[in-house]
Amino acid sequence: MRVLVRLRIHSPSQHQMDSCRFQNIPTNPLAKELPAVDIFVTTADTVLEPPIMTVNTVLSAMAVDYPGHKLACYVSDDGCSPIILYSLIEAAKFGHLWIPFCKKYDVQVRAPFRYFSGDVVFPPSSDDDNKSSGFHLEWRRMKDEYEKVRQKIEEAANGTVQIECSGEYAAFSTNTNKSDHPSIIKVIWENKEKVPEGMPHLIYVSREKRPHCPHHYKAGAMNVLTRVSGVMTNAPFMLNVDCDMFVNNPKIVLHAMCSFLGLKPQECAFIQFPQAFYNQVKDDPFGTQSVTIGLEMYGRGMAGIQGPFYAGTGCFHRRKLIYGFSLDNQDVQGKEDDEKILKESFGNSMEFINSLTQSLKDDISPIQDVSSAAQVSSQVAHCVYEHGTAWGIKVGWGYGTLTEGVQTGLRIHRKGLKSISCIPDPPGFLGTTPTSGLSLRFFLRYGLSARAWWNNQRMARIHSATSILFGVLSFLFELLGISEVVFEVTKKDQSDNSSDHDQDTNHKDDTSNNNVGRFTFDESPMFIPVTTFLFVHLTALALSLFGQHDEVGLGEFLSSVWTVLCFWPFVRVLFGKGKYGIPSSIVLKSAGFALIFVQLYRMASVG
Ligand SMILES: O=c1ccn([C@@H]2O[C@H](COP(=O)(O)OP(=O)(O)O[C@H]3O[C@H](CO)[C@@H](O)[C@H](O)[C@H]3O)[C@@H](O)[C@H]2O)c(=O)[nH]1
Ligand SMILES: [Mn+2]
Repeated sequence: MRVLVRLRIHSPSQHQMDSCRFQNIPTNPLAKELPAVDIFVTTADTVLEPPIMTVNTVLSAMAVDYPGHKLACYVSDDGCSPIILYSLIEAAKFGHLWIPFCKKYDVQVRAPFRYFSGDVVFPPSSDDDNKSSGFHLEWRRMKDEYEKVRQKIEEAANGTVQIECSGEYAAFSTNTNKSDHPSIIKVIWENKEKVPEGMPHLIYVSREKRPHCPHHYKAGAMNVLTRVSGVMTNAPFMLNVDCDMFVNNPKIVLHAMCSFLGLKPQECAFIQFPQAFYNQVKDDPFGTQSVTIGLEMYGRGMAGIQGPFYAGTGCFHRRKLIYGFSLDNQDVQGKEDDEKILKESFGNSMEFINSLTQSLKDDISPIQDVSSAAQVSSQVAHCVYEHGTAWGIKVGWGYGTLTEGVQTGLRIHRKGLKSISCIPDPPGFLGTTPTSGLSLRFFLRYGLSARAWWNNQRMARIHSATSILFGVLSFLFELLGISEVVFEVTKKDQSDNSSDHDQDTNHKDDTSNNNVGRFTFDESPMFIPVTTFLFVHLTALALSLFGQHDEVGLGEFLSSVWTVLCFWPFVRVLFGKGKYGIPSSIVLKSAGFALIFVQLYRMASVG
């Protein structure tokens, strides 16, 4: 396995993005030839994924340099929360100011929280004075407006302001809870007049969920988005991002379309932008940088073979390939109009089948107006819609795995098609995620500190004793039929590294800087193994240093020192308080386990 992984890096290649004929939107007359793109954003939990983060992702995606009437942004809310709908309605109001502002001043980072964080430099001040003073006024106004929206959304999210479940929100009232509710689809904004300068369509989607109906986590959500967008806008291309990944480069859609239109289709089945992170802490204490490096290294290696894997986010797809077809329709030749056959695979909605035949014929004319499709779209978002069809098997995002992205990408590669890794400067998307595992040499080569490498080594050990251990256990439990593997949504921390959200009220959390890069804990059993190992090794060290055990070998001693060093972040907070300390229940349980282990060992060695 390791050999196979290493082999990948020996075929480096990189896709060159040529300057494309679609420059200077919107003055370029060719702009009308640009294809439509449906953008999917997934969110699932308003606590783990703060709505303001989702809103920033949505705003950054809607504000890209692309004709507004050719974009539609679909937000899937698996948490079925009126707070998300409310946040998006507020976001749309702000978007009407924000998007023109971004385009007028060629703002580089169009996620407002980042733009106003203070880390991001202003656009050139070399503009003539009039313009730049106008700019400063507008900038101030925009910041104030964003601040208001942020506050409203945060108040709704933390419950200080309750959302009345009536009117627009009536659908949420009838005993809805996130795992038992009808489908709720709301067109928040429709660019009815189809104006290029206008704001893209914005649609809220919460698919139906019922306790007896498996929902297949993110893959299920993506398949619903695929169908809903099929009957609403049916764009030939789609982009999907997780809610914590904002668009960092406003030319991203243009870049992708230049590649799709400029290359042979079989050379460019999908376009993956590597994952990069914005909230890097000095020396990378959580080892996230390795994901970026890893993706870059392996990504380039894979590019030399058949192209990168589909990572699940930050990726543009061809709708047709997601439907499981090949580029030349060979697999459906002669059956394109056979309703019965299509319904067997794709389900019973006639409207959806019509949109699908349209995609098959590469006919990209928009079907109808978005709002009038709302009724039909709620039908394709029903939880029983997929029963007996090929969704999740041969069609759409694959089920039965927690890495639905990789699987879906491989299904496309299996057709012999290539994918492309697109690495623009600045990076296309920025998000938040932790992972691990590369050599010191690579770290130094990529300009990272030895400290960062050490943090990464350490994180790899901590991962092995926490998430990987639990992953293996839950997989075994599933194999034995004891329990089912579930997709647990990861908690996102939206640290914008900014000194404030409002510079005027000098109100800073003076401890916040000290806490950057610190581990947070809760009562999850996930922390027990590490803490137990730690106690065992601390006991071993104590016994060998002060104790009666003189037969301790040097190797054993060093191994214990190494383990303790790796778990040092845990040692420091063993008796800490609050979220930065290990809860005493975890400490007690672990101490108990360690004691049992040491006792058993002693009995065994005496015996
Ligand atoms: O039932 C669910 C569970 C998750 N999500 C969304 O899925 C995305 C990814 O979830 P997250 O908890 O952030 O998982 P990660 O492990 O961070 O995700 C990585 O790994 C996943 C599995 O391969 C990929 O799908 C992701 O794109 C990739 O970023 C988020 O937008 C969630 O809101 C849903 O929509 N419904
Ligand atoms: Mn994530």
